[in-house]
Formats: sequence, structure tokens, C-alpha cells
Amino acid sequence: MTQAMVEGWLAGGISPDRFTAYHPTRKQAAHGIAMTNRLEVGTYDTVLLGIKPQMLPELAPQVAPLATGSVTVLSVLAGITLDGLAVHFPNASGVVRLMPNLACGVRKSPIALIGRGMGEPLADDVRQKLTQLAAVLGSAEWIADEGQFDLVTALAGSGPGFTYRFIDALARAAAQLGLPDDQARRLSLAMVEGAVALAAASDVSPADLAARVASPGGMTQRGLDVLDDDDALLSLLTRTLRETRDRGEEMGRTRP
Ligand SMILES: NC(=O)C1=CN([C@@H]2O[C@H](COP(=O)(O)OP(=O)(O)OC[C@H]3O[C@@H](n4cnc5c(N)ncnc54)[C@H](O)[C@@H]3O)[C@@H](O)[C@H]2O)C=CC1
Ligand SMILES: O=C(O)[C@@H]1CCC=N1
Repeated sequence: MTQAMVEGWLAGGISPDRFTAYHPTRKQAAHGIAMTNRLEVGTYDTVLLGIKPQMLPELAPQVAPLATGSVTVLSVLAGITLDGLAVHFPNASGVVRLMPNLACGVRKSPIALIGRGMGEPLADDVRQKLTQLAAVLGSAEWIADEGQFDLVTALAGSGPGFTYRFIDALARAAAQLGLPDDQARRLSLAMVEGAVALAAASDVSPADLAARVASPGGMTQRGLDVLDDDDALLSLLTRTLRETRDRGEEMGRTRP
């Protein structure tokens, strides 16, 4: 995930010399970023955690000495709360959760943020700096209530996974009904790309755009009726987001 973020920041004009990647054994980072296997105290103004959430307890003791003074700790770790971060990095100036998605690499990710200083709100200058940094990757969206962060993660962080599943299922359905596989895949992706671009450029809501596509008594309406029957699609997606959100809550409870 953090590689896509760095790709987005570099594509957005941030200099590679602003970054140092850390890994205990890896010798080289992508895109000419400096790589180290020794974390030097006093060298970094911000620490971005991009490990799997379950690695945090093991890795945090190595990172904690860096997180002192004015250093802010940023985390993209799904499920790990601000309190969970603060336990590991008590001497940081603040801890911030960021929730990006893989579209950071093409600078089209919404980035949800929530953070706090230690015993006080996050400093305004840090908040502003992070808003600018996040905006380079797409758009910044501060979340007021941490209780909603796992739901935001389900929608904006996991969402690309659900969207890709939809594109793939649409293509497979068309193939099952008789289109050649590769043609079905091409048409499915190009259709979604165009539909999203139109919705993003339009003042009309997606719900109203769906109605515009459906000529009364025509083909699209017959298909929408299948998706809408007993709120089939809405129920499926509500269950999908609920399960995804609840997994985040579980991860936050059991770790660290
Ligand atoms: N994949 C996604 O779309 C998203 C992932 N996230 C979060 O990003 C984090 C990473 O997930 P992915 O990128 O999917 O997994 P990943 O397996 O691609 O990334 C894990 C990273 O940890 C590094 N790593 C492994 N051992 C290490 C060690 N001992 N010291 C330092 N670095 C080490 C690896 O080099 C790798 O860059 C997770 O916390 C996840 O919740 C958040 C939003 C979206
Ligand atoms: O699957 C995960 O746990 C992470 C969170 C959002 C996207 N990937």
C-alpha cells in the first residue's frame, strides 16, 4: 500500500529525497527512494507505518525511539485505533490514521484521516500539512468520529476490491451468456471507466443517472428490476460493508 502512496507522491512532484524506506533485509526500494535497514533516531520528521496490522507489536519497539519530539506517526494499518497506536508510540507528538486505497498510485484515492496529539488535539499545522499530502494522492477527508473509521475503511479502503469483483463478475456473466471472454472483460472495464468518469463529472446523482440510462419499458429497466428486486443489491452491499467493518473492529480489539 505504501508503495502506491509513494508512487502517487512522486508523480505529484514530491522529491524522492524526502523519503526513506525501511526494511530489515531488503536492499533497494522502488523509484530511487533511499532504503535503510537501520533506523536513525532524529533523522525523520514523520513515520509512516505500512506493515500488516498483526506485525505492529513486533515492529513497534524498533520504531518507537524515532517517534519522539515533533515526530508524527502515520498509520495505514486497518483496524488499529489511535489508542492502539498511542500505546506503542507514547512519545510521538501525534498519531494519525490514514485510510487510502491502491488508486493512490494514480492519484485518485480518497484518503480518510483521523488523528490526535498526545493528550490534546492534533496541531493545526500538522493537520494542514497532512491534508496537503493526502490531497496529492486524490482527496483528503477528515473523519470526525473514530467509531466510523472501520466503516470508512470498508467503503474507501476495501471498496476497490468490491468494485473489481463487480467488474469481473459482469464480464464473467457476459461470457457465460455467450460473449468471448476477452471481449467481455474489455467491454466491462471500459464501460465502468466511462460510467464512473461521467458520474464524477456530472451534477446528477448516480441514482438519477441510472434512471436516465433506463428508457421506460426498455432493456435497462428490466435489468435494474433484477438488482432492485427485494433490494437484492442494496442488501448484499450492506452485508458486505457490515462484515468488512466488523472485521476491522475485531482486528482493533485483538491487536495490539
Ligand atoms: N492493500 C490495500 O489496498 C490497503 C492496505 N492497507 C493497509 O496497508 C498495510 C499493508 O498492507 P498491504 O500493502 O496490503 O500488504 P503488503 O504485504 O503489500 O505490505 C506489507 C509491507 O510490510 C513490509 N514489511 C514486511 N516485514 C517488514 C519488517 N519486518 N519491517 C518493515 N517492513 C516490513 C513489506 O516490505 C511490505 O512493504 C496493512 O496494514 C493494511 O491494513 C490500507 C489500505 C488499503
Ligand atoms: O484488507 C485489508 O485489511 C485492508 C484494509 C483496506 C484494504 N485492505
